[in-house]
Amino acid sequence: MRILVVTAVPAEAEAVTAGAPGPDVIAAGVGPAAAAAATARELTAAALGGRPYGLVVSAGIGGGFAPAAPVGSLAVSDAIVAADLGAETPEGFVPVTDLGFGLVRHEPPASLVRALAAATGARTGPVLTVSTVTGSAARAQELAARHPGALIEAMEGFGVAEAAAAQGLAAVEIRAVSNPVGPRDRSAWRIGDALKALTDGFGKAAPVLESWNPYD
Ligand SMILES: O=C(O)c1cccc(C(=O)CC[C@H]2O[C@@H](n3cnc4c(=O)[nH]cnc43)[C@H](O)[C@@H]2O)c1
Repeated sequence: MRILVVTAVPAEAEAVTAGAPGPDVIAAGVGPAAAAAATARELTAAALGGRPYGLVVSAGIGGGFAPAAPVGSLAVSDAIVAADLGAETPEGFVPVTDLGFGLVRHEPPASLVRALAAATGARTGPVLTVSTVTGSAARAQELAARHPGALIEAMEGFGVAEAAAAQGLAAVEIRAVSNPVGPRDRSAWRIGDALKALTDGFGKAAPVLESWNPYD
């Protein structure tokens, strides 16, 4: 089965390939729209070429919610959530689904999530997709309260999962934590550590991804 891994930037793509040379890996750009567009393009081209993909992985670095996801740790999504897709109202944030539109959540196959966590030692939990990086404690608390158990905040997963779902494919997100979610502090970023954790994680995840059977 062919696997497509979608990262945002080339450094993440190189970190994934260093650990797992098998899957095809692309750097789609930052944000959910770029991620969705590039994922849809790759999946469609592969299907039209008669070599369709069977599984899509959103991968990269991300912010970790404390204390569950410390810097340098790895997380596997049990849900991929569009955390800011909705409307602000006097009563607070309302997701688009409550307004009668679309989706705000994709759930990867539970057996795949379990197997990836067992192989890599990663934590599992919701991974949030946002269009604005959190920069305050208040915003971090608001997101954590709205999404109990949230581990990670990043910017691409929901776009990747939407494109995969449009072609009937499962998607899962694998993120290594580069910074805490909270007040902006560029000195707290540990991008090198996170990219290394991503390489190590994909080294262990590769056999699980490559042997996964969507029909099991
Ligand atoms: O300028 C800042 O304060 C800032 C803080 C964290 C990340 C950024 C980025 O622009 C990186 C976006 C890029 O990296 C992923 N990422 C990494 N950490 C986070 C985060 O805490 N929240 C959201 N996204 C994050 C993201 O998936 C993008 O690909 C700037």
